[in-house]
Amino acid sequence: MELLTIALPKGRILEESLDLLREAGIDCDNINEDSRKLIFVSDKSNIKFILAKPFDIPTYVEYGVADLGIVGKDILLEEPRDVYELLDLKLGYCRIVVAGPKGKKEYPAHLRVATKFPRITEKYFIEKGRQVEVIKLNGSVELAPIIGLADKIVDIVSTGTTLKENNLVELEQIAEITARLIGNKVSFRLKASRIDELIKGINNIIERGEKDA
Ligand SMILES: Nc1ncnc2c1ncn2[C@@H]1O[C@H](COP(=O)(O)OP(=O)(O)OP(=O)(O)O)[C@@H](O)[C@H]1O
Ligand SMILES: O=P(O)(O)OC[C@H]1O[C@H](OP(=O)(O)OP(=O)(O)O)[C@H](O)[C@@H]1O
Repeated sequence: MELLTIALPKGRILEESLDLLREAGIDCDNINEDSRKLIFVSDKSNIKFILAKPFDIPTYVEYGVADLGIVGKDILLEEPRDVYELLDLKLGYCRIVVAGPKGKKEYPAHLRVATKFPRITEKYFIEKGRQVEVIKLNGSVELAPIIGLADKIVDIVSTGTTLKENNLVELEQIAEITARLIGNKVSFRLKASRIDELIKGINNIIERGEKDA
């Protein structure tokens, strides 16, 4: 059984990803989310797991230092990479939306939008034929309209709590997001049978979950 390297995203979707892998019979029991270690090896499955920042996962997979990776579709849309998108894992569900201050639903002629996702934002407004000035932020995007940096924001919404607590409302939905299994193009050929087997195992669990839902 040849060695597989899988890049997993630290943070929000790690636990759900590990649950899915475990259910599919992939041993990842020695991954300790609380430690500072970044590489874990399962001798049982002959898999090396790399824990990385979500935005870096496609980079590891494109360069082939990881054969496979798990990453949110938001990241694939924002920074397209030369990788195969192999499976919709149906986990980490959230949405990318345009939002703005409650009671100020109109859009000014010169529209300023703050976001962690400049590419998605520009593409969305260009496709709608609307002019936009995009301001890239790295987090706490909800601050921007409150303190007058931007008129609107484009951000991820999950429970809606962050918007609500900052007196913002959703105006338009841009995309629905779930996590994806991605693969390196060369590994996909060279390790075809191992990867294929792993995809089938995971897919069975996803389909079973959908049937039960
Ligand atoms: N409420 C949410 N906020 C952000 N991402 C979410 C949310 N719900 C699900 N996701 C998904 O989880 C993925 C990982 O999110 P996470 O917050 O861990 O990382 P990040 O925001 O990219 O990293 P960092 O917080 O280190 O900048 C996202 O790319 C997205 O697909
Ligand atoms: O709808 P909710 O459930 O409230 O989740 C949405 C919030 O979560 C994310 O922020 P994150 O916690 O990653 O912090 P950040 O603003 O620093 O990116 C996202 O950017 C929203 O701000």
